[in-house]
Amino acid sequence: MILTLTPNPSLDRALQVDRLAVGEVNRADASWVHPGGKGINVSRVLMAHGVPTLAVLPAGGADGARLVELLGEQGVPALPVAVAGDTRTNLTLVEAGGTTTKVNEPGPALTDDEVDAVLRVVEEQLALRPAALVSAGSLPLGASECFFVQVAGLATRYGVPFALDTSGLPLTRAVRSGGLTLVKPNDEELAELVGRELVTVGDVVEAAREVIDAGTRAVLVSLGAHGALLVAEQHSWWAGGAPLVPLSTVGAGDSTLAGFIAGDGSAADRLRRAVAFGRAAVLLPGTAVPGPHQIDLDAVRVVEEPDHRTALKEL
Ligand SMILES: Nc1ncnc2c1ncn2[C@@H]1O[C@H](COP(=O)(O)OP(=O)(O)OP(=O)(O)O)[C@@H](O)[C@H]1O
Ligand SMILES: O=P(O)(O)OC[C@@]1(O)O[C@H](CO)[C@@H](O)[C@@H]1O
Repeated sequence: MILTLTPNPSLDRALQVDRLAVGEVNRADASWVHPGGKGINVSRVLMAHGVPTLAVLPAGGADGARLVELLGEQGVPALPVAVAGDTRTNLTLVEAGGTTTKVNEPGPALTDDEVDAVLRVVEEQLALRPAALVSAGSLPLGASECFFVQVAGLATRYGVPFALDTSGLPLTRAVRSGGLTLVKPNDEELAELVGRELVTVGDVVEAAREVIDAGTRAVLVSLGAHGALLVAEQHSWWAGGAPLVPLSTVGAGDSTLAGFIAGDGSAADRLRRAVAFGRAAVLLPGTAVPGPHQIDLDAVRVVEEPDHRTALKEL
């Protein structure tokens, strides 16, 4: 079983407009509501592929109840931790052609007791030795920026591999503290982490190796339309395919991470699956997640030890 932790979940509402006119009244052609938040999306993808999972999340207010209800309707096992604040709603505006504009609420502020309650539930589940723990997304107000350092400490205590997908200071703190099995930044998040621009494959590999040297086993860097790079201590791989016209890119990174975690195989096989899952996700509306029949492994090419001089834009 794969345990996921989403500290700041959301109800994801997506509206499709032909062309977004800022400062005008826009009329939507279609709308969707999905249970959201990065760890929850990972659980949703895993479930769609028959991989047992359990999603831990704080939930509060009417939207929190609706989120839990939606997870139930989709058959995604969840352990909500009741909080007093209202779970947030995040809005996505998708234009014809795929341009996506997202507005995320900060979410409710959690009290110290509520943060402790979330960590307690995670620890109880880790004690049952799941195959892995995935924690992803932003932190709610009230949680310390060292929250993921604490989570990594718990995972280490119970010997459970820990994959992290977050950004900003919480990512920096967790990476510096170490004890991570996998980190999944996109190229911008990795650039922010190392404090310099990443232009070539070599730049990304070098940045990822800094992360590895600080105590992470491997780094999976998603590159949007340019695929993804997997960097381990000694080797690196790139995988990608022909660019797609996205219907919604929301959650593509979460599908990528779920694809990587969803099964075994060589590093190259897992990277191919990760990229195929990400590609499938961008062809779906809102935060819809791909099922097995939507995954096209043959459309993905894997290159072992890609040329460090290649510009990311040319991949
Ligand atoms: N335009 C595109 N064409 C083909 N594949 C795409 C495109 N955009 C995204 N992908 C696929 O989705 C994966 C994840 O995309 P991206 O790097 O944008 O994730 P992310 O920034 O973590 O996204 P999010 O945080 O919204 O989940 C890519 O590695 C790639 O496989
Ligand atoms: O605000 P965060 O926690 O960084 O990201 C939240 C979010 O944008 O991430 C998911 C897509 O990856 C969405 O389901 C959700 O709305």
